[in-house]
Amino acid sequence: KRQRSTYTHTRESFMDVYNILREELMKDPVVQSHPSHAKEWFQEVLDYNVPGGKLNRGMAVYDVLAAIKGAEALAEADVLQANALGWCIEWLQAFFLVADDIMDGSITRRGQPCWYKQEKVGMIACNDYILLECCIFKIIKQHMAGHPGYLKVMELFHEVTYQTAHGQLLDLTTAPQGRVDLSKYTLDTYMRIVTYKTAYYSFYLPVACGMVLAGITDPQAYATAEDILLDMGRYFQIQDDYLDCYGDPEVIGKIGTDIEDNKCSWLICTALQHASQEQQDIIKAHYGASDPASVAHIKELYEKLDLEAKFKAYEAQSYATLSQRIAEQTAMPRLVFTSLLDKIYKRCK
Ligand SMILES: O=C(O)c1ccc2cccc(-c3cccc4ccccc34)c2n1
Repeated sequence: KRQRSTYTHTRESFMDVYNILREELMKDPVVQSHPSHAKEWFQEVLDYNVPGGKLNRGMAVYDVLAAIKGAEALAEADVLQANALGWCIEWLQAFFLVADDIMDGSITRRGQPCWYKQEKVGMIACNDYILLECCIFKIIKQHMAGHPGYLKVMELFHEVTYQTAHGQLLDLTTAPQGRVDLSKYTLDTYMRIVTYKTAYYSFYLPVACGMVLAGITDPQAYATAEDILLDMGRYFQIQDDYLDCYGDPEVIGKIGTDIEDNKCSWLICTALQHASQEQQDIIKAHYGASDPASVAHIKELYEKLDLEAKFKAYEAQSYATLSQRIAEQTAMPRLVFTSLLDKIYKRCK
């Protein structure tokens, strides 16, 4: 009797689902009736921008659904639907990254030139990121039609897109390119930027997708999940800011440039909160300047303010609070939250 292949959730099997979704999108009548150069362009927009990240957000949906069901692995019928929603999160991220790279004037993304930096692309990328967003709702229609959670998933992706765009609005108006008004760099504003720009789509969205597929409808369950996951997302980004300055470039795979880039990071906001007037003058003179001497002055100031210890204290406090909130909540199996927390806590990259 032929051995039924059981599904194992790996990057490879997740990538198999990307190929299914891409073929479905290419089969769309509008795309099919395009002249070949336009068909090829659309396919390249997808292949260049959607896969290529770590795929953790997209792959998390399957794990959440399995954890809620208390199953080691999902039934065949659930696998494609869970991974299709997971890919919608990767499409959403691709949409934001193509757009953000234009707004930020970035050069490279995921180790290759940003899409808009391609000779043939330029501002056509503005139309391409719109197409990337539209794919999300094509995929949802294809894989969620008939599911009781179809409307909830539709609302979820619209809501998270709205929240993420507000996070980008806040980031762009707080830290505009060039010299910044450091008085805007407060921890409160920083926390709002991180919550709306990163935490909602990176942490709340994968879990909420898994909850919808598991048939959870209780609004309180979503509120509890949101509360815990936004805290986890803020912790993840603060860690990211810390690693940008104190991480090992070999391990992280890139050299941090937040200081040169004027980034509104947890480090600079915390430094400003504790800096004397004289130290604030040093920050004004050297933050956002790309010459190594300026970067050295800022890092020296970070040492004096003992930001590493402040981060470690925040990290310990954050982990303790999150662990307690996860233990106390009864909305979902703890594994839903602990599997994510264990992946990000004390990470080095
Ligand atoms: O850019 C990425 O995806 C990335 C980069 C670095 C990381 C370091 C540790 C853990 C994750 C990670 C693992 C699993 C699920 C996740 C969900 C949301 C965010 C991060 C997740 C991670 N993710």
